[in-house]
Amino acid sequence: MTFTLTATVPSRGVDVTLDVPEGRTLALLGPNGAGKSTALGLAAGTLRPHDGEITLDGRVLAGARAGRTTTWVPAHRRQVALLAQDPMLFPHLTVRDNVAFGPRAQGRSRRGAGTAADRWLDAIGLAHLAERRPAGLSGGQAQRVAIARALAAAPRLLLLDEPMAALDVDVTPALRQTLQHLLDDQTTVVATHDVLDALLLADEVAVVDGGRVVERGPTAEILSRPRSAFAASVAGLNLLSGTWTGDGVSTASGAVVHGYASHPGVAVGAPMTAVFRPAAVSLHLRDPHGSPRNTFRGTVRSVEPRGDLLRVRTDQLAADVTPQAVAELALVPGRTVIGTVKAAEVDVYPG
Ligand SMILES: Nc1ncnc2c1ncn2[C@@H]1O[C@H](COP(=O)(O)OP(=O)(O)OP(=O)(O)O)[C@@H](O)[C@H]1O
Repeated sequence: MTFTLTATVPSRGVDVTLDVPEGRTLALLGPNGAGKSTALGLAAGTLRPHDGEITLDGRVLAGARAGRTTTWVPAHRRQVALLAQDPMLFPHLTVRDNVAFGPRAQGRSRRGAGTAADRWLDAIGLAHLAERRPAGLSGGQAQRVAIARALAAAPRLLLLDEPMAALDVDVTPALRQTLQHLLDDQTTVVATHDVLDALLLADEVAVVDGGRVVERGPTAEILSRPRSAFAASVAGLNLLSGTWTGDGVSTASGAVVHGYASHPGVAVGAPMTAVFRPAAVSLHLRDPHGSPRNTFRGTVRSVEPRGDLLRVRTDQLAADVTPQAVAELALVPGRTVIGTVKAAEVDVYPG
């Protein structure tokens, strides 16, 4: 086991146990205030446990008993990188020098660090912005550079705190898929309240609620058979499997779903899955002609309350819509309805 954490922070009502095997990604999935950032702070060394022990590759990073610290490795000696929502790039350095910062700090020559930075900028698709300063980047670009900067320092453990939270919905699928590639062999913990992050980035999920891990297991298992209230409330994504046509996923029902797929070299005919959330679906009685959206004609099967919204299930998908929309469209079981979803809201991934 590469990373283990057992810690309490009574002042925050947090008492968590986590472990991540080498090269794997664990998602901490939970609502606001659940304790996810606290767990990351404990791992990064910005917060001390009251009780417990934190280890990385068998080395104790922090230990405490009844409020007394027994072992403490400071943050900069942990080989742990924490990436927060705010990319916090150095404003006076170019993009390349930001990324080269970690290797330089570790003693690499200027040239060696620059070469490493160029490799990472290539991996995140921003080699052409190497000479820019952070003020000239979009939010999504800045977040990519922050990821490259974190990885260039070759951390033993990468911690991501809500990596998509501050970004526009239009850029999150692209960033998520970049992360998917980059995290392949990287031991990572990603804190998120977004089930798509868990589904697409993580091998395993720990559902955190009220400062405790309430559920833990392989991502697919947790999301298909959720036992905790939070996992159940966020599960239920639309997953449409089919084959890759070159610009969309062709499903068994004959629909072609367009979405964001950055996987290079996917062969036409390869199995692919399109994922989108019920809240991204709008329902109509007539085809909204001329709109660049995916459309799905179906029959309403059920209508159930879902918080302030209603979840309408058709034979093809689930949509979360307002009670007013359900009333206006007179959505009752048996009615034919057209669901639409923007391609920008659809993630497409292999499998
Ligand atoms: N700096 C702080 N000082 C004291 N209490 C804090 C501090 N930060 C968070 N808390 C409290 O600790 C608990 C856990 O918060 P934490 O930020 O870890 O949750 P989270 O799951 O990361 O939530 P979010 O998604 O909103 O960031 C909450 O009750 C919160 O109010």
